[in-house]
Amino acid sequence: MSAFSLPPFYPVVDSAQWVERLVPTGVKLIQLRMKDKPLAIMQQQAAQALALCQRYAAQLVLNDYWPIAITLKIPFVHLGQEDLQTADIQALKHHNIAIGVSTHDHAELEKALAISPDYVALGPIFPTTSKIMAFGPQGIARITEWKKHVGPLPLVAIGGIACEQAAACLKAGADSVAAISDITQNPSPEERAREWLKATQLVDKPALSLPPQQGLDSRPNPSAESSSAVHASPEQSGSEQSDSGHNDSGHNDSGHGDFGHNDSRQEIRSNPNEPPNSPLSHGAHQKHLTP
Ligand SMILES: Cc1ncc(COP(=O)(O)OP(=O)(O)O)c(N)n1
Ligand SMILES: Cc1nc(C(=O)O)sc1CCOP(=O)(O)O
Ligand SMILES: [Mg+2]
Repeated sequence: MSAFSLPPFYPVVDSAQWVERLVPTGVKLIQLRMKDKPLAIMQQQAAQALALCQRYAAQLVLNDYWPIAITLKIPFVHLGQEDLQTADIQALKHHNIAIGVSTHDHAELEKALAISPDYVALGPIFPTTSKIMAFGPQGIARITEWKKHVGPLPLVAIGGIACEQAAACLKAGADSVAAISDITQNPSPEERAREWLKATQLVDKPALSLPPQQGLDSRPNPSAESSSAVHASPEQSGSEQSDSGHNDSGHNDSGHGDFGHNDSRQEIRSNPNEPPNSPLSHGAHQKHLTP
């Protein structure tokens, strides 16, 4: 298991054309999520998206199509729980391809952690119109609960999140916030992406105390590993959003520790053991850089 530092804004789009529109705004992490497309089109779009991301020093994450990631040397994939059943995890790791995994309940989190992923995603935080979900909204408090379980492993929040709610998700313990419709359905997607970048860049994350790990895994408490948070100006912190969803367990943020802040630069490795072509910087002793 590695602990990368993820950029705090993570748009998810369904074409290379969207990548072309968004990466020039400064987006540093972007997912290509195309559904039900012929393999040849998928491969062509993925290659185009990869070239764009390389040009703009952004990380491309390819959803679902892990064999294409191996073929095209895309260094990051996102896998759902169903994908986990068929994906060749060893092959991905052998090719040094980082893996993000979706989770929606504790059983899924356990399955995700079993493959030592590079991030886990929790969703849907709020009701979403972009995907038919078998799970109800998790709510903000669930982010804190997940972070307590995953420790230093990066946590992505996704599902129904608008720019104005991004800071609350980060403060609750998410390391990155993913979104589709708030960007792609906006009348000015590039402008909206810039708003997201500003809203997520310098969020002052409150300290959260992470009690000794129980149950799901036994990773060290990140409060012992991560360093200080950076400070946001008032206009950069979004409004707090209360928990609105159903959860299968109820504990909430109960204290004070520190997740630290994830910067959005690439290739800032602080762990010399991390391979040179690791997709993202290591988070355990990450640096805090001004933009
Ligand atoms: C960042 C992020 N989180 C969750 C998902 C959903 O993945 P999955 O459950 O496999 O569903 P599909 O996206 O494949 O429909 C995601 N893509 N990205
Ligand atoms: C693709 C996806 N996965 C989710 C999960 O919970 O796993 S929610 C989701 C849709 C996210 O889109 P929007 O930002 O428009 O709500
Ligand atoms: Mg999937």
